[in-house]
Amino acid sequence: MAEKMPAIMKTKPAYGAELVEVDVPKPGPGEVLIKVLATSICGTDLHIYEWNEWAQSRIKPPQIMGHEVAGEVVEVGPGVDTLQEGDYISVETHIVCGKCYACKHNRYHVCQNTKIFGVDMDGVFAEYAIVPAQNAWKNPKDMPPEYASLQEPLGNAVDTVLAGPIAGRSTLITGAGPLGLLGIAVAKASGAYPVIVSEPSEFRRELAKKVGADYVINPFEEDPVKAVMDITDGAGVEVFLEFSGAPKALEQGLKATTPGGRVSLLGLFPRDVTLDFNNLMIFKALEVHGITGRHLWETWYTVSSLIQSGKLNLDPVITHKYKGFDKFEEAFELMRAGKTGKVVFFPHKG
Ligand SMILES: NC(=O)C1=CN([C@@H]2O[C@H](COP(=O)(O)OP(=O)(O)OC[C@H]3O[C@@H](n4cnc5c(N)ncnc54)[C@H](O)[C@@H]3O)[C@@H](O)[C@H]2O)C=CC1
Ligand SMILES: CC(=O)[C@H](N)C(=O)O
Ligand SMILES: [Zn+2]
Ligand SMILES: [Zn+2]
Repeated sequence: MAEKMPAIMKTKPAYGAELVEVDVPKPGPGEVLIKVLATSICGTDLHIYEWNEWAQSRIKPPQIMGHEVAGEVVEVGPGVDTLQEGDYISVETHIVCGKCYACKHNRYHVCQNTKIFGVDMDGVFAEYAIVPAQNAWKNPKDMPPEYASLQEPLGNAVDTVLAGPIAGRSTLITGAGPLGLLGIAVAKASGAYPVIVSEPSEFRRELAKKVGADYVINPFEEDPVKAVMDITDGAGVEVFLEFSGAPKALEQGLKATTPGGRVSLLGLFPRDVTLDFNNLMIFKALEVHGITGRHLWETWYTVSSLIQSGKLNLDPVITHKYKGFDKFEEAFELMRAGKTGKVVFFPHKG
């Protein structure tokens, strides 16, 4: 194995990142070294690349970026007995404490001391990476690495879509970014019908249709609430899944939800949101779920089974694949322009 490797690093507290040569790391106690087979860009990586306010408050350069990954264990650190060389793994990004009130109530996804892999420490945009053994998820050998790398964001989509009954239910999804597209795939694989998608980007509406959306709406050209009422004969949808983080989408989605329906909120809003809670939520007796992270570890079992079922239409979601990291700036700029679904790097060119 080489002594040095290329890595995409946030080298400075400023816009962008650099492709640098760094030492291949050694695993410490409780860690393993993986050969990275595939790694995908998350919206959070884009925030770090753009160096927005959240990133400035959280990231300590210099740091290797990336946290969505599939890789092969090539070296096991001291004290690790759950993994061995050759294991094919992906990584849960939330490193939880196991000691806080939330963890003691099996609510690991909201651990109050969560550290995030690839956010609070070096990540996986490299040929090799160090992974905490406690956060490794073992993959079936025949799972394509690009699918295996998507399991972490698929976990967000699964927890959003499957927070309540979905089979046969009319469903509205607002936002067809990478996560919303994964949400469409999970909803269709789980029997939702019709799946109605509201998304202003024509490129992403087309992707939404390819993934399986039954109807797509441009909320900047037509009233999505009226469109949903027309489709549902005036009833509204049983399930509203918010994947955009746009305050207007939230309000429209609540208006389009049938009284007594279910709402799952994953999108993160840029600022506080003012809402007519009485009429849009309380008098409609809506069931509302805040979604974050993934339930550990049941969501990983659900995601892996859904992928292995062959019912998840993931190929249209993966719009860009790159061998090596040479064109990483192109990848980030395309993603920034909203001209991608999921972007996957295969670090090893051989
Ligand atoms: N709660 C959690 O644990 C997590 C939440 N997130 C959040 O989930 C959301 C989705 O993530 P990505 O797909 O990566 O984000 P993204 O920003 O790529 O996609 C959001 C989509 O919403 C669309 N949109 C904007 N205004 C809209 C409107 N009025 N109506 C309908 N669609 C509208 C945009 O065109 C875009 O395609 C983001 O807000 C992200 O911050 C991401 C990861 C974890
Ligand atoms: C911070 C992240 O982007 C991560 N995907 C998560 O689920 O928390
Ligand atoms: Zn992420
Ligand atoms: Zn905890």
